[in-house]
Amino acid sequence: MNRFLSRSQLRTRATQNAAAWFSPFSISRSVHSLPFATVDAEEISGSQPAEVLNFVQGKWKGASTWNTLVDPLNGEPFIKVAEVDEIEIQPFVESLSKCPKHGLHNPFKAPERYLLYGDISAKAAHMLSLPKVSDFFSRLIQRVAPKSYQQAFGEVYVTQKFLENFSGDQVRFLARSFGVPGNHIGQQSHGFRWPYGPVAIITPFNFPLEIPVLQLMGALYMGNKPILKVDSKVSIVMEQMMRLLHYCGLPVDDVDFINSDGKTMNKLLMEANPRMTLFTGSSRVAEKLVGDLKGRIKLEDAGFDWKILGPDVQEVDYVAWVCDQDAYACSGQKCSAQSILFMHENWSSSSLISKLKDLAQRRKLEDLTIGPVLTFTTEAMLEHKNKLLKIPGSKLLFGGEPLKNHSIPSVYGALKPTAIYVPLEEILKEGNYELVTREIFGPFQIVTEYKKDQLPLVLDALERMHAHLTAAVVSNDPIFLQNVIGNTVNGTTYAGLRARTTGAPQNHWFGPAGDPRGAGIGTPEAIKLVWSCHREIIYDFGPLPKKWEIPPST
Ligand SMILES: N[C@@H](CCC=O)C(=O)O
Repeated sequence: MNRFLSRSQLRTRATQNAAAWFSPFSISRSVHSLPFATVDAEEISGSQPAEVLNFVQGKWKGASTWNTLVDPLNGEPFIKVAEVDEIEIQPFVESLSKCPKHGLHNPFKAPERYLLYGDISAKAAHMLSLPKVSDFFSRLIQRVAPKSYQQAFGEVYVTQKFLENFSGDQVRFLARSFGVPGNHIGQQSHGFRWPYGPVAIITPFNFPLEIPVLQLMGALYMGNKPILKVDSKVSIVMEQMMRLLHYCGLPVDDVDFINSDGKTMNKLLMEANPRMTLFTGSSRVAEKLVGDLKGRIKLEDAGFDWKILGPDVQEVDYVAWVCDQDAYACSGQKCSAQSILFMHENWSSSSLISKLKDLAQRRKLEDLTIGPVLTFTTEAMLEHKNKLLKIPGSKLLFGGEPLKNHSIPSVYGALKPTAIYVPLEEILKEGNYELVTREIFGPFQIVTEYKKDQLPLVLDALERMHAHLTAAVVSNDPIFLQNVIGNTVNGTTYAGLRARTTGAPQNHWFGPAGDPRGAGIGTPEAIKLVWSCHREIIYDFGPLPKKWEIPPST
């Protein structure tokens, strides 16, 4: 996530770009008063709780139930989310059902909306480039999904760049068609990108802004009408972003926004019958939805993401730093986080692990370079550690203890950055494989070593994994890279000395491979694949050949 630029460099660049590109758009009012926002990120507290609403049929709405969220840093109730229950879903069902299968726009219907979305994107990108606005979203993200300022700002920056990418004519270019000459005069086939119409987007807690905005805008660009549900723990961020998008011209009937529990959302999906649902989240929920929605779904689910260090040892400081970022930034709560490190034996004799340990130990709660884990308790992570340490030859490399001196509520986890060594031969054993490759969505990684003739065993371990999201092959040896890349499938794979598993910006396709249901996020290809289908129109005007006669039956 733009870890390679400092926050001030990023800000300076963003501001320069904005100034150069968008000077005619009025900025002064928004800089000083954030005309779209209804909360102040810094002031949300037990005594001044924020409220999160739903948006349906063009209006903000409450609900009969308020779900109170506790501040992940001190346990104080600080946000109230209006959660729609099962008897309140009707307006959402109606709203979605109003959208026909051919969508709100398509190449033959309301094409001016492609330009409209180019304009909305340009304005929203500009807003996010304003330091006051980007700071507002970065701080708001930090309040609900505690991560360092730079990591939170990275989300805002990726979102801004994505919106810039789809400014001007770029939305209509997404719907570019092609033609192929036919068999006779007057015949030509044309391929078009067609929307699905009513669609649903369900997104998780870990990227409260980046994932929902990129998917939501992609859905809209291609002509769909989405209902968006973000994990209630963090939905305040997207609630405020919806307000920003309305301020930038998003038509109020184009998107509905709902807060609810999973059961209610499931009922809504069954009744409203969206033509496509994009789900980003756990494999368990993903598999259930695949059945319920009869396969009309695309998934960006879990990843037990791996990194292999090849035989060529170089730039140990740099590689250790990337390993620390990949495994522990955002407290390991990225779907791209490094879950296992396969080290060639040449690296074992280097200072890599001791450097990695030093870097991991620099992380501190004060600046949120380590922080609360929102889906695993401390006990659950310690229990997992203890099970792993029962495997013969395994050992704790560092961490493995609860964080100290904090007020993180016990419903959440608080663990020091942890690495556990497990011998490769043990990982591969039937009884251990599942345990070792269980994804812990926290600051937790497995480290192992392979000897120079053991690469096939590593490849076997990778082949047996069930999710294939990100991967890194750290080597500048082309034969080694070829071998590993040619024998694996991960959708977003970084290759070369600087390879990483996390930090995909908007210009890298991000998504799993090896699964026909796999979704992507960020790039034009991802948008087209996820949010549109192919429609072929075959023009066949004639004229008929002179003296045509009815042929015999066939
Ligand atoms: N850009 C983020 C992932 C966003 C998920 O869809 C990363 O690379 O970790």
